[in-house]
Amino acid sequence: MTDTSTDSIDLSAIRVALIGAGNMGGPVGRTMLDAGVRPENLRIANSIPTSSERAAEELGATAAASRAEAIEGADVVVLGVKPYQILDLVAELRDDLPDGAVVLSLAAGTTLAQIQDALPSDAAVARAMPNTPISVGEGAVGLMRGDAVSDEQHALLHALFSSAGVAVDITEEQVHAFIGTAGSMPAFVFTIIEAMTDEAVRLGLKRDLAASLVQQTVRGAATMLTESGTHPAVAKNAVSSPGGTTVQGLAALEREGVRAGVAAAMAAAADSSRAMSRG
Ligand SMILES: NC(=O)C1=CN([C@@H]2O[C@H](COP(=O)(O)OP(=O)(O)OC[C@H]3O[C@@H](n4cnc5c(N)ncnc54)[C@H](O)[C@@H]3O)[C@@H](O)[C@H]2O)C=CC1
Ligand SMILES: O=C(O)[C@@H]1CCC=N1
Repeated sequence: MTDTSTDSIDLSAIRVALIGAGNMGGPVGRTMLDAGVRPENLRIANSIPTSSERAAEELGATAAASRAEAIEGADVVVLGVKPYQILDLVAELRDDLPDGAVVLSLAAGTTLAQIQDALPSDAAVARAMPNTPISVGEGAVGLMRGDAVSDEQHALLHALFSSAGVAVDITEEQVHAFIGTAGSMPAFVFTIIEAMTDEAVRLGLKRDLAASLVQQTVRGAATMLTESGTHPAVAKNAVSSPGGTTVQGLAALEREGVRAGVAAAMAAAADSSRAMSRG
């Protein structure tokens, strides 16, 4: 996985079409606006005009009257629809794609080759695997580059995700692990945070205090590891006094199989991505 410098790229004249601005396409649009795309240059087409208008209003972007209008003159065409819809959408857009546009799919489980096969052979196709925390600039994006993507287009894609958090190049083989580790991971973390908050309430704390303590502690623990580079096991030992409260809690955690449960969730997401890619 590699990082790319995007310091010198001016996004103010770049035109982006966002086809499908839902739970993931919406945050992708927002991160591109944050990176410097002008609101009038980010055109949104959802399945129906009222949905396009609502999404455009929420993001502070521009609603297009149709998918064809959205992609007219676009430098980048982002496809934010569900995996089962994407190849039909590509077939629909094929004849109207502007020369020199990059098609950027967000879909899990649809390969570059499948999208490329539905387009002219010289079409530039890329994939991005984002996660929802890009909506607060703390997400992760894995970028996969098709053969026809030029160095300039590749740098442009990195620039568009420069406000997302972390954006790295990955291979299509790595995307399965990336989904387990980043794409699907927010849902696992949200579930664990929900469980911790519910238990804090059962232990007697008011829900708003419970929620803020859990979120502060999860955020603080992650920031500590990031800033210090400390191994998690070393950080864990520093919380654990001999015969104290933490070791009792850790023993219960291991007895309940939390480590195995987390690993199983990540493996299931990765396996599902691999199975989807096989068709
Ligand atoms: N939700 C997530 O955390 C992540 C999702 N993805 C990928 O992002 C893609 C979208 O997923 P979500 O945003 O969760 O789904 P969603 O259902 O929230 O959004 C899909 C959007 O596409 C629109 N749409 C459907 N058909 C359309 C068409 N023919 N033309 C224009 N717009 C159309 C819908 O109106 C909706 O706004 C999927 O392919 C998924 O694999 C990737 C990484 C993370
Ligand atoms: O559940 C899904 O299919 C998408 C892909 C990665 C995260 N959510």
